[in-house]
Amino acid sequence: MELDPDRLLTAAAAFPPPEGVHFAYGTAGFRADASILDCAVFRAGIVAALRSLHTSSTIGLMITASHNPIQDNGVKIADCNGDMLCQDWEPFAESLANAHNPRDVLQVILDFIHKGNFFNSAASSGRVLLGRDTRPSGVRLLNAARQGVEAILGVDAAVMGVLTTPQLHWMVRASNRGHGASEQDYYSQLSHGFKCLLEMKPPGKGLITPWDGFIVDGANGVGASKLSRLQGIVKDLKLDIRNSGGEAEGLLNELVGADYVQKERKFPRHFGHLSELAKRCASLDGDADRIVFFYGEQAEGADAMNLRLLDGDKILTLFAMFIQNQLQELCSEVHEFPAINLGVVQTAYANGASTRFLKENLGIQVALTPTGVKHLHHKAAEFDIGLYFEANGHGTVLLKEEFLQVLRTFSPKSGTEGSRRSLQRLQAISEVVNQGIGDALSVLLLVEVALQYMGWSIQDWDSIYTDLPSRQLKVKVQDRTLIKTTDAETRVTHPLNLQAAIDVEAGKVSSGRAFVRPSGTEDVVRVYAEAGTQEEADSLARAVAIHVHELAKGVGAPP
Ligand SMILES: CC(=O)N[C@H]1[C@@H](OP(=O)(O)O)O[C@H](CO)[C@@H](O)[C@@H]1O
Ligand SMILES: [Mg+2]
Repeated sequence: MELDPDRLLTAAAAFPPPEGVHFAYGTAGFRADASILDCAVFRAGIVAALRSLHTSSTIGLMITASHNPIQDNGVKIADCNGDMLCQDWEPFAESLANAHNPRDVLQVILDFIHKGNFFNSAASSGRVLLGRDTRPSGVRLLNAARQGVEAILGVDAAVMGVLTTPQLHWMVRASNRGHGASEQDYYSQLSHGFKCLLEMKPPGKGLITPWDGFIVDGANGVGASKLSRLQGIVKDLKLDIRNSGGEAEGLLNELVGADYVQKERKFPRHFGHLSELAKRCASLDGDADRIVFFYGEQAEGADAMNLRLLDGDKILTLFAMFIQNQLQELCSEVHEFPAINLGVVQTAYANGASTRFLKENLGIQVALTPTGVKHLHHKAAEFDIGLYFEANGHGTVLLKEEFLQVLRTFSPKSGTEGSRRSLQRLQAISEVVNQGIGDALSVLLLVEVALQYMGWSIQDWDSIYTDLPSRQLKVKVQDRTLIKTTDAETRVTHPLNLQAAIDVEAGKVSSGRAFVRPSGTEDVVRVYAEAGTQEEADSLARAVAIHVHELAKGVGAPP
């Protein structure tokens, strides 16, 4: 590769940094009020371009702030396998975003290049795919990203336009594998896998009551229109899509979307009719990489509905059962089939009841990682089949390339038609799931398939285990980075004495569990508590929040 300093300096001069702002590479890239992001996005374009040269592959850059309000925006980079940017590059991305002027930008790049033997391995040409969600600021920021990419000699910026985040990740992965990588290819692959799975459903299986699809909350974001395109191709999917972002429907993420439903435990807007709420409902987030499911249950003696939430933990459990059933059918009959290592990955936010069910009822190994998809994804990739979900509905299923190869080439000597089918089903699952990152559209399809195979209503699915009551709180402190954690964020090491205080509080309630950690996306310390009753979970969360406030220099009045 060759760096053209003048080209870079001229391009960088058009994107001066905002005064007094420090950008941190958070859980998923840079996020801020859209008005101050141009410079950081331009520079993220440079990072993506260099990453493309370094890996000799196509890289992705997405303009979105996911579930955040419409005035915010952000930028995330998709790496060559379609997953999140390699973590070793995050400090570079952060230094570059915070460089004071064009000369510093050049210097940060030169230092990075020299340190990493970049010149020895880098290609001379590269390509970055650029996508954005529906935020009004997206057009301007995508242009800034394009200019950042093009500031690096030899790298092409391919503007893919409005996409969901997972679609962009999927395209990067497909393109680097030499597969068709257009948006149409994405719909074709998902719908093909879905159709095969439904066709291979064992006879007699299926919902007992007439199946009436899903009512889907599109969060007034990009997911709604993409889902309706998918619906046009997948004929067997009946959807009633609301909050599609039309003028009359409201603002992106305002009182709608997966984050709102999961955190507030409230029905999104335009889900008003009591009779409808008993049906199967789902909610996407603003960039459609998360999904949660829900339905309404008549509250006792009241003319109202309680929201019953089926979060990422329930989706994970459903998928684990479905896949385990396929493996069991296969292995019980085809004895020569190699042993398969199936594992699931959760974070400390996973409801304890889900973890217990997965371990004790299903006998599946459960790994725990820190919060953030980048951590879960890498852990899940260690298994032949690895499933991961955050409680907030972000997750997917990963099938190792070697395992897929076995599925493609294995020819069973024994076994029935059913076990042969299981082989094909596992292949079809790999077409439906997005192996780059969690994808609301593909999760919706796989949930439909799994429910049909189980013959379950949403209520049946909900009843596989009962969530332990939980509570989440936020505490403002002077400097949240002073909170240090260990053991996948389940224990605090600093400030001293805080962990001992949490242990004492957790011991006062039945089945008590609590932990605290600094948020990677907001300036708060998050508190999570779980216990045998809601009152106990609430009181445990509050007691822990008070300790955090006291021992970690809380701001304002104690909680
Ligand atoms: C408790 C919670 O929901 N945390 C979210 C949130 O991270 P924090 O680091 O907790 O702010 O945003 C992340 C990015 O979307 C997501 O991966 C994560 O699960
Ligand atoms: Mg999102």
